[in-house]
Amino acid sequence: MILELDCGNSFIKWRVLGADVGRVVGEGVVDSDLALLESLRGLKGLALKHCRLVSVRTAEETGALISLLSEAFGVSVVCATPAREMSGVRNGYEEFERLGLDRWLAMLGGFHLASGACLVLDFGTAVTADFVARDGEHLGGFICPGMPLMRNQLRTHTRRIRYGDLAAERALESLVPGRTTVEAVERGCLLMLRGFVQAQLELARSYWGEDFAVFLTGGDADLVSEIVPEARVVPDLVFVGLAMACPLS
Ligand SMILES: Nc1ncnc2c1ncn2[C@@H]1O[C@H](COP(=O)(O)OP(=O)(O)O)[C@@H](O)[C@H]1O
Ligand SMILES: CC(C)(COP(=O)(O)O)[C@@H](O)C(=O)NCCC(=O)O
Ligand SMILES: [K+]
Repeated sequence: MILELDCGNSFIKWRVLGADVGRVVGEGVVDSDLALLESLRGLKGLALKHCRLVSVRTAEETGALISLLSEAFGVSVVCATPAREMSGVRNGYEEFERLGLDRWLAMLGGFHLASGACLVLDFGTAVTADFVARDGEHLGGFICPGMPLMRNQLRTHTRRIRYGDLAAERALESLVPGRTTVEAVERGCLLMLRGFVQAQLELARSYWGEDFAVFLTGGDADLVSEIVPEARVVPDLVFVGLAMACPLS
């Protein structure tokens, strides 16, 4: 069995692939290393042989997780590392090693699935957009705060914006102007997110006309999917790229 991990700034996304290639035998989203161990220990018949991982966390945090995993399950862990070029995609950053590895893997996955130009949008703690041309050239991208960061900035830098998670979820059932604080904030932030998406689509059209694929991934992808009906929502896009960057055996 193969354990795959995507360590983002807020959550660790994990899944276990069965011995017969590709079948997912368990998956989840956890907010700490210990919660990950607990989830894995709860899997019946777990027999990990390999582990591959991508992390945008510090080397210390990632190292600590790797130690925990090797102690708990005796697996050796392979980490995705930066590359100038891979699977036909050329990293467009001036310093390629500075591009977030989650972005890089999502691009590898997207370009592979599209076999052509693609716009990859990832909605996590931060929101990222990356442009990959038909020839695999990464043109660069954009980073802005995601929903968790936008709402937390408002909560922490104002004195009267306070509300709970349940109210936040309910507030997004409609997008008419808010009549409560929670509605006004949640809807305002979502409209900012959607505005960002529209801007990316316009840019992609200016480069490629209609000849490109759009991929949506990350925990908040569903918040924008309805405004991009042509997009493919691929929650495991980073894992698609991870398998390409870290083939086993
Ligand atoms: N099952 C889920 N577990 C955790 N967060 C989720 C889930 N579904 C959606 N989300 C939302 O996804 C966002 C985090 O996305 P994610 O891609 O995990 O971020 P990151 O990679 O930065 O850790 C949060 O705003 C959270 O509310
Ligand atoms: C942009 C990110 C913070 C996104 O992380 P996430 O929201 O997925 O946790 C991450 O890809 C990162 O730390 N990148 C390094 C900076 C860069 O890509 O330029
Ligand atoms: K991520």
